[in-house]
Amino acid sequence: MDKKIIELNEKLRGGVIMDVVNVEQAKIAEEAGAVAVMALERVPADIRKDGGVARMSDPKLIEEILEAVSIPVMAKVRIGHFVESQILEAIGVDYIDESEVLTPADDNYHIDKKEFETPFVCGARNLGEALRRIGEGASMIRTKGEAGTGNVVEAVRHMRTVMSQIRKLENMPKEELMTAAKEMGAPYDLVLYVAENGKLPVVNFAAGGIATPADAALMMQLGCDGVFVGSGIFKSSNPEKRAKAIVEAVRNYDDPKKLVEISKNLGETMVGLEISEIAEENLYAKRGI
Ligand SMILES: O=C(CO)[C@H](O)[C@H](O)COP(=O)(O)O
Repeated sequence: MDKKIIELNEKLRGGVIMDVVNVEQAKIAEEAGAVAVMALERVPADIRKDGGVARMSDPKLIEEILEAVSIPVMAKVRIGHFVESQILEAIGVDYIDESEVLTPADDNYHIDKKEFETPFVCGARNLGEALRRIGEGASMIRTKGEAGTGNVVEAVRHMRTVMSQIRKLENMPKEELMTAAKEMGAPYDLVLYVAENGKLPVVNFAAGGIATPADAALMMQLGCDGVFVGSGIFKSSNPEKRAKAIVEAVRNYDDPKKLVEISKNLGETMVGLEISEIAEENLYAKRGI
């Protein structure tokens, strides 16, 4: 991986990346201590509520956000939409998210991310999916969770799945790794890397449904390198306060006494959704596997 991308990933490690839909939210995120912002047209809870096709944001809005904040700016493209990616690269964003939260543009193929100089982040529910995305050139993985639900259960499921699959590979005799790669649908060289190093070759953030400081700390204790939060902040009653609290919770994720203070008086948490109440075709995590 390019040295500049490795340095950027190290700056992001241990931090919170916040979804924002306008300059005002981007400033709230920066002020709260976010390590980066993710520009998108609507937060996932609104995409879920409004329906319709969700696309890359208006380039003008992304340029305004780039102007307004000094932290890295990421922006989302639809799965397989390499032209939206060309546009984001031309704008000069710091990271491109090929995201299942937007409506997929291609049912079968992800973007060939190696064609781009801008680094990509992609979602994954399990290790095979993560290694396929890295094989295509992703520089960062985020476990998908179920975005826009305010329900952390899928984020937990996906992080536990990835971590336990990593542990399994670490303990596997070398002669079994090719079959493991075949079964996971993952490139053998990346399976070998995980078996030898006990981790992914890129940073792995948690995303989708994180709504409270405790949720963020939970994901950190489960082994992620940082978190993405969108709806959980901007669909709560006090985004400024909650954004700061989630940043503090990630910094102090293993200190329950500090988490007590951090979690107090934050106002109303976003109303969450039971995953079983969502129709199968509306589950974002199932897109682009
Ligand atoms: O793909 C993403 C990362 O930017 C999502 O927007 C993220 O998962 C946010 O989800 P939520 O709104 O549930 O916090």
